[in-house]
Amino acid sequence: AVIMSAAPGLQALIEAMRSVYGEPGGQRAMHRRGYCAVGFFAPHPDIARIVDTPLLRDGPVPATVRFSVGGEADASEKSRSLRGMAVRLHGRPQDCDLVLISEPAFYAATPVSFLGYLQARVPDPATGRPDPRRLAAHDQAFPEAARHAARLAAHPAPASYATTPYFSNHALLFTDSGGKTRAVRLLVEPVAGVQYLSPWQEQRLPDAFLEGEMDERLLRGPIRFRLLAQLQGRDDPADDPSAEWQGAGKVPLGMLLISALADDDCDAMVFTPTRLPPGIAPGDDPILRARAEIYALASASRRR
Ligand code: HEM
Repeated sequence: AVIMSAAPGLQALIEAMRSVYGEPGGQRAMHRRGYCAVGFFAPHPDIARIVDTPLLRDGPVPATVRFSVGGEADASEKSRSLRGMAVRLHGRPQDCDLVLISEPAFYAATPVSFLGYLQARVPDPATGRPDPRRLAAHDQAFPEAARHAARLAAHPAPASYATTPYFSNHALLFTDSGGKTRAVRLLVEPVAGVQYLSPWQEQRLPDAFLEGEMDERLLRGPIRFRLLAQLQGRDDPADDPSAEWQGAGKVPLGMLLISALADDDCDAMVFTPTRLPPGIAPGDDPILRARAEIYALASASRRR
């Protein structure tokens, strides 16, 4: 039903993704390179004071976490591109997904901006590479894309999936135990600290090292992340994931622990950023709202 009702705009997005990142086959249209790990989320004892939902309140919840590399499927893991963290909290009766990236803001404010971003990256048949003039024209028309490129260029790639922060970019509406609703953004902070590749590592590491690095790291014990809610500051928009927030403080939500790599490849799992429990609602954000339908449409061919 979702596929039948998809607006032509969504089809154009899916086609643009294929033109830029190739036919997905049985894999993801974006963030293709990745793998799953397992662990659990342990809520902060006071979590209901910021968000009151049984799923997060009632003790540890098992979690599946997919780590991924954004951008081209064959890009080096040393490249200064996005890393993804997709979390499924296996609650009863329902699940909840958090779909996050390693930068505090997104490269598009609206689906139209996202489509333009992709279309500017379709390889020119003459050169096999994107046309630099089209890239520049897109950055001119949609300055959030240029701001994103500058953020990525400002630091080397994460040295590990365990040493980068992750961000929801979107605002979510949290309702607390007193019935008050606030806009927050999710932050995931690595307990190991933030660490990007050293110049030596940028030169010497193989192009694919992240999974092996995590495997080795897990031999020393679980990997831990702090989950926090960033409160909305006065000038922070709740409907624009391309804007960085100043914020008005952070509230701890709990701890996400990764204990092992998953046995299977989780290719059949579809993480959806609007799969949220009662007490958490998507804000009025055109990208977040579009993502639900886009992910359903884009994953239709790989679901088993
Ligand atoms: C209009 C905007 C966007 C479009 C069209 C889009 C599209 C997609 C698609 C088609 C997939 C593959 C889905 C699947 O097969 O399961 C994907 C994966 C992903 N996206 Fe987006 N995306 C958008 C915005 C965002 C934003 C704002 C974030 C984070 C802040 C994000 C983070 C991710 C991550 C982490 C994955 C990998 C999920 C996984 O491991 O299964 N995306 N995206």
